[in-house]
Amino acid sequence: MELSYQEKFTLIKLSEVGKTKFEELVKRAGLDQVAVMRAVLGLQSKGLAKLHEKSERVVRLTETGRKYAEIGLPEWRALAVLKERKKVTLDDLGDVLSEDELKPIVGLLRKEGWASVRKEDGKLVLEITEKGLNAEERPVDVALKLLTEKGTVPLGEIEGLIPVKELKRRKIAEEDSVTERFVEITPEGAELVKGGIELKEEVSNLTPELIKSGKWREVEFKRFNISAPVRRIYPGKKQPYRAFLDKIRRRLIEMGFIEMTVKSLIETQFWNFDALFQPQNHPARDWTDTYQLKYPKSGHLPVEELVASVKAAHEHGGDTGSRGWGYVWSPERAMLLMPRAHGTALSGRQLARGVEIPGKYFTIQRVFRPDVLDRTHLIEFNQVDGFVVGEDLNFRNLLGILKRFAVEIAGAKKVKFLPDYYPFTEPSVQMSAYHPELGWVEFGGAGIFREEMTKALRVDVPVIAWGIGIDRLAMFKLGIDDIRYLFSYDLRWLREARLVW
Ligand SMILES: N[C@@H](Cc1ccccc1)C(=O)O
Repeated sequence: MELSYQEKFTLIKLSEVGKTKFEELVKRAGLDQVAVMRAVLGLQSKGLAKLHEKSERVVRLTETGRKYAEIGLPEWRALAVLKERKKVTLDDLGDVLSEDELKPIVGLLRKEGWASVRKEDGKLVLEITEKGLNAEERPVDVALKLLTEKGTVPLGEIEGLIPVKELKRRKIAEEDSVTERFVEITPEGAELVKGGIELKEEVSNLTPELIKSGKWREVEFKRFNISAPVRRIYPGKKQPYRAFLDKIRRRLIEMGFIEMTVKSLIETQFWNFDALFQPQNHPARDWTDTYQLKYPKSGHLPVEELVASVKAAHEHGGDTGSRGWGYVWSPERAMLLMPRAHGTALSGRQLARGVEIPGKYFTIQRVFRPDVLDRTHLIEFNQVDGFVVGEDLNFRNLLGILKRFAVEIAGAKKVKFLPDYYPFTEPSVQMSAYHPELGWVEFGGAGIFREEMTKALRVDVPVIAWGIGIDRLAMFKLGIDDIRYLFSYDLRWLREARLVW
């Protein structure tokens, strides 16, 4: 039979007395109460000891009782005055008795036969009797003394002196019940101790000293009870949405994508729109509403050569064979600053800077667009944008990659593509994924960048590109149906949100 060190120790201590109050055993063992209780329960489950509980009716001294014990019962205080003056009025007793005590005092003294009562000039007068002069200790005095000494006394013991209801009526004491615990060794337990128990200190930490000295060979290691219930602990961890984004970044890097980064959240219209062949006169630059910066209003344009080729593409198609948009392109307009409205701005920057061919690029960007907040819309959200560039890429490759993203990264079960329009892609698609509660949720756009865009940025091979509203996919993965929850302070959610992957 496996016994812990404390169980063995407690059993040995218990065997010295056989049966004892639990508190006594605690004292004997010199351990703390919780440890002894755990040991006793352990011993009990192994049939080596028994824990009994006995409830007992007791009488307990009240606050009033304690006061009487100190200053004397009212009848004794009154008698002291009577002894001194022989004859007193009720007013005379006011010095030694409270108002509450004064009311019943006449009855009390009379009942004891300690005083006689008369009316003189319409006033009550008390006169001490023979019995009063020789007054002796009564049962109530004995009971009070006993209670004062012990605090609580078994009901039976008090009843042997005086009916408890008497004490209760005088508010000296009250009834209560207490539970006493006894521990008793069983014959099996006694047997085991007789046979000899080897008491080895248990070690719960393996230290370098134990290893070096070789002492680990001698000591006993404490066993862990891995099924014991424990308190829940909440270790620090990444905010769930942050963790999700970090995982996506890792996935993409593992897939061979190069990350495009930029420090600022602010962009010139040139990179947000113009470099992507989005015409300046386009109403509201239609596919999305955007914010504008009030101060500073304008930023800088890139090198002249690049500006010139973008301008040419807009005005007459440059050398692409396209006729362009056919208007006069304004550099001032292109310099205006705005909070970045889509991650695609970074794709444009990267193409202009130069890319590996074949190559794969991505970025995770915070973007800003006016919208009405609801469970699927935020005005500030995150996009994963990316593109793949290579000689023989086609539209099918694009759809394949997108589907893989939605299914693998976001855990969407079903994905569908619909034709769409973006000024910078041709053809263009829109992607939706199926959410069990929200139904079909649009999560991004994609397409093949138009030559008017890529050629102006001096890339002469096909570029397939996409922009994904990653927050919406995060909803799928984290199992939430309100996008605002991604940024919630709700501690319960933060603690218990699903771990992704
Ligand atoms: N930038 C587009 C998505 C997109 C990216 C790349 C190509 C096509 C579309 C948007 O934010 O909605």
